[in-house]
Amino acid sequence: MTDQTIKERKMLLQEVEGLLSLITLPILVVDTTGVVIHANPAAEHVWQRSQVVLLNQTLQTLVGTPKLLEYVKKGKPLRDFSVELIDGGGKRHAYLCRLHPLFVERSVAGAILQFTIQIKEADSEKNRKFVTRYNFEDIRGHSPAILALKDQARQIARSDSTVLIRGESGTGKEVLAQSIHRNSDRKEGPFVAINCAAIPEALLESELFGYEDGAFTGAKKGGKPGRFELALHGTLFLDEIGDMPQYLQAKLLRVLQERRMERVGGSESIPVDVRLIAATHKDLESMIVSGQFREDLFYRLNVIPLFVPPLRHRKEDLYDLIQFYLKWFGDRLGKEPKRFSTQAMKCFMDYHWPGNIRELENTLEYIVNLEIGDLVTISSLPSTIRGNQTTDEGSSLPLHSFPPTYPTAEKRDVFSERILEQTEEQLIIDAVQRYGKNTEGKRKAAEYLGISVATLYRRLQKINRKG
Ligand SMILES: Nc1ncnc2c1ncn2[C@@H]1O[C@H](COP(=O)(O)OP(=O)(O)OP(=O)(O)O)[C@@H](O)[C@H]1O
Repeated sequence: MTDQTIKERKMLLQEVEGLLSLITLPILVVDTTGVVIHANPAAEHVWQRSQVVLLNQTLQTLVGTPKLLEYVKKGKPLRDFSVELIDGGGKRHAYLCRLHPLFVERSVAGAILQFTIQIKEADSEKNRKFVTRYNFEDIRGHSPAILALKDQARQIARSDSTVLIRGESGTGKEVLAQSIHRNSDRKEGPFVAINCAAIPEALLESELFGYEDGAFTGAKKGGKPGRFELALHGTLFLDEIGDMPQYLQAKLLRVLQERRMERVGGSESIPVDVRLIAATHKDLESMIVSGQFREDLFYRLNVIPLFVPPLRHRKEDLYDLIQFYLKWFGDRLGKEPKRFSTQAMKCFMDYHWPGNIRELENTLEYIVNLEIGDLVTISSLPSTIRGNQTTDEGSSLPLHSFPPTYPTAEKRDVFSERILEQTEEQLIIDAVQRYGKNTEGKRKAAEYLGISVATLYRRLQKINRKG
């Protein structure tokens, strides 16, 4: 390739990346086997997986509609084809898919898939079933802190008092809130969640309290109930309460005092029959001092305070959590069971986990996707977690490592099966160099890699054939 061609190619790749990131609908680009080679930020959101995790996944794991892959293989264009997307938690969502086939020299090379949510799901606010996914059994860990928290939460679950859950992001505050609801007398009622930080300030009021017909320009005919009304006889989970604007803090306080509310633009007083659980990772006490959070609202919310400790303060739970997520992702991705090398485990123990369980979950999903063999070694950990450790068990040989961070556009273009294959080869070559080429050396290398001796011989033969 000439310098000019390389330059043009880089430019083209950047254009494609840029275009994909501007599109707010989820888009995947797949090859003919259904392996994802590009995913845009909107896809990250829908599948609840980072782009680096989405790459190399197959359509079969992301879309529960096998026919779609057949159409990809055939290069058949589609419009409004009904599919089911499977999100990070295994939940299915009805979407419509548009397929644009890609051809290279008249052969099918893959497809661009664009997904739009089906109207019935998008407009399901009125009849959506607000169900929960979690119960106390899903809160894993046996550390004294987590056992005490579960005990405390079980005890207060049946009362109707307001709960304020504090804890860093990703520690499991929503999991705890759902578990409390599931064990309350309101368990047959809905569990309605709203994230105060995720909804634009201008919409938050009408989302919470609903609005009447003609309340503002663009308001839906007939009005719309808010989350307080949708949560009738159930639980309302106000996530990121620390991000609620001041004027709404005042309105919420009034609603909690009077147990009644009005829709925006309405005058009818509606009784509020919900149990409120609020959560935040913010330091509300400091926000009160600086005048950003109302002290009177704080006391109304803080009737039952619960605190979810960060993962770094309960590292004894890591083992349980790792086992659980390795099995969970292994089963879902059809991968063999994996175990950690001592050094890889040590890295996990030493790491401070700022993103808590969410970060741990994403890291393990990444590892299960990419790890070769059944042994997770340091070389397969993202660099942030690997820290200063470079190799396992005191080895000084440089082992190939996976891209630790989101690969650049250029890298992503080739971040495919081929890269995995090359990585595997590199690992095998390094291990054999390290332990020796004799029979005993190969046995040790196989053990180190977590594969059988027979597999090692087969792979070595293949590498030798390639020359
Ligand atoms: N104890 C636990 N055992 C197993 N998984 C957990 C546990 N706690 C949390 N999780 C998982 O961690 C992820 C984050 O949990 P959750 O959304 O409840 O955190 P959060 O504290 O509400 O986060 P945020 O403050 O960012 O909203 C979820 O995918 C959940 O399944």
